[in-house]
Amino acid sequence: MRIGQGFDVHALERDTDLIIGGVKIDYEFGLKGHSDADVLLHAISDALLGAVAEGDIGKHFPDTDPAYKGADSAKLLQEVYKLVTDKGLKLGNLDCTIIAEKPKMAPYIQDMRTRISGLLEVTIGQVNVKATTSEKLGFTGRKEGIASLATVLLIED
Ligand SMILES: Nc1ccn([C@@H]2O[C@H](COP(=O)(O)O)[C@@H](O)[C@H]2O)c(=O)n1
Ligand SMILES: C[C@@]1(CO)OP(=O)(O)OP(=O)(O)OC[C@H]1O
Repeated sequence: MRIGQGFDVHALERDTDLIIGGVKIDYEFGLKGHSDADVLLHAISDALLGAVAEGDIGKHFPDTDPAYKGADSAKLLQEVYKLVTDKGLKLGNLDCTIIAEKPKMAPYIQDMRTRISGLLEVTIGQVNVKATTSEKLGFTGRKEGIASLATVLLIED
């Protein structure tokens, strides 16, 4: 059994798609990044890599590599999960939190759980996604960016 945690932050900018948890969210701002900047899938990827002592996504997919310009973070997550399954492990369960003042994530949470569980080939009951504001405090509270946290438990396959 292995445990891992991940944390990621991306800045908000105008005229960019907002993609979180592999789901496109209707909002006037999106997240800035080298990839599609899916802050939740990045935190989950880092948690999985942490659980198998494989560093972080920056090590596997450097943001200096043009190959990852505009990359689909869903594909990066699947590559990361292959490292996990190649070691004879699989996801036991995943819990994560999105920290965003706006927009409201609640209408998208079920779609995110469906998408993430599909990418990791587990049941929706193994994937929990939560959202919170930071009560208008800090960079998330000022709507300068969005953060995500993830914790995974891996079990023997
Ligand atoms: N971006 C967000 C933030 C929060 N929620 C939901 O609202 C509830 C209350 O949030 P507080 O930060 O005021 O505690 C929270 O539990 C979430 O269900 C959301 O959907 N999107
Ligand atoms: C995902 C990668 C891919 O180049 O780029 P970004 O979208 O900038 O995301 P970040 O979480 O800052 O770092 C990881 C990068 O490797």
